Amino acid sequence: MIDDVGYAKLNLALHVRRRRPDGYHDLETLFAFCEAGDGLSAEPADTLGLTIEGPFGAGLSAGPDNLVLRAAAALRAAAGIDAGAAIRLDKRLPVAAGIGGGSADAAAALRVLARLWTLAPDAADLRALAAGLGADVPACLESRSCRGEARGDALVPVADEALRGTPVLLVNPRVPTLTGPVFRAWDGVDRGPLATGDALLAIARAGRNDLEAPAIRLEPVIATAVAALAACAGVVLARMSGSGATCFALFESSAARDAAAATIAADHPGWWQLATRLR
Ligand SMILES: C[C@](O)(CO)[C@H](O)COP(=O)(O)OP(=O)(O)OC[C@H]1O[C@@H](n2ccc(N)nc2=O)[C@H](O)[C@@H]1O
Ligand SMILES: Nc1ncnc2c1ncn2[C@@H]1O[C@H](COP(=O)(O)OP(=O)(O)OP(=O)(O)O)[C@@H](O)[C@H]1O
Repeated sequence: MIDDVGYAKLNLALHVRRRRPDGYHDLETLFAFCEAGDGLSAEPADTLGLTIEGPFGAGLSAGPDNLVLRAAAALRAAAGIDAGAAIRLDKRLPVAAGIGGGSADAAAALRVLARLWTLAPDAADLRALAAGLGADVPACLESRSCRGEARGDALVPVADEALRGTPVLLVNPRVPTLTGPVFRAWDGVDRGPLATGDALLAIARAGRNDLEAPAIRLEPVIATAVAALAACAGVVLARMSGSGATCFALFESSAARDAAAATIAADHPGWWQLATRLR
């Protein structure tokens, strides 16, 4: 059996620059990834099949529309093979939550199945396959901090040592937000580029998530979640990720993160939360 993790993705900053003729938007984003995520494993089998379990597995289709099976089909087609696999997805991340979810699962499926089927795809070919599955999938394939430009799929490597191991808390007020409608609610105002350079935390802190305001217009509770995180002691950065509704905070220490987690759990017992670190 081969297993891997669909690591939770964060957008430490996300600047939306312009709407494109193809319906997408040009972005400048700083991606980071958490140590935790969805579990994904595969064993040899005659046909391709997907079993879903885990706290967020209920209600998620295990049919050909699932991004795991779309990734498997794309990899098989590109390799010109008809191999099978019994794939198991342990869905631990909320769905439609701005933290990769399906994109992280698709990327993990590409990594796992390339190993199971002993394919040695060219890295560029795998990245192109990933981009065809979704704008976030190439970044999730790397699952390392990087800058994303164009649709978010043109990746620029960054020196991420300073971020690695940073304690992080994710909270989701349990409202699903769909990415397309949040982009469509963006006001069209270009608020300027994301800074460049190696001081990633300073760049993130000086940046913004331009999807936060439109997501809050659609789901006002997101403002409560960002404010609850920002009010905690030891917070370095508190913001919404992606198109929401998950919000995250980076902390000075794991003790500060754990204290924040306890406070938020007491104040908002219905919210999902995850205490982890950046990888
Ligand atoms: C918001 C982010 O999560 C930030 O990392 C991503 O940009 C979204 O990535 P994703 O979920 O992989 O997005 P896709 O599945 O490719 O696109 C879903 C929908 O989001 C909108 N979309 C996505 C990415 C982008 N750069 N511009 C867009 O306008 C489009 O309406 C698209 O139809
Ligand atoms: N394996 C999967 N996990 C989660 N969602 C999936 C999966 N496969 C297909 N989907 C569909 O993809 C949609 C988006 O879910 P996902 O969790 O990827 O969103 P997201 O967290 O907003 O992602 P992103 O941060 O990349 O925008 C959902 O409506 C869901 O039905």
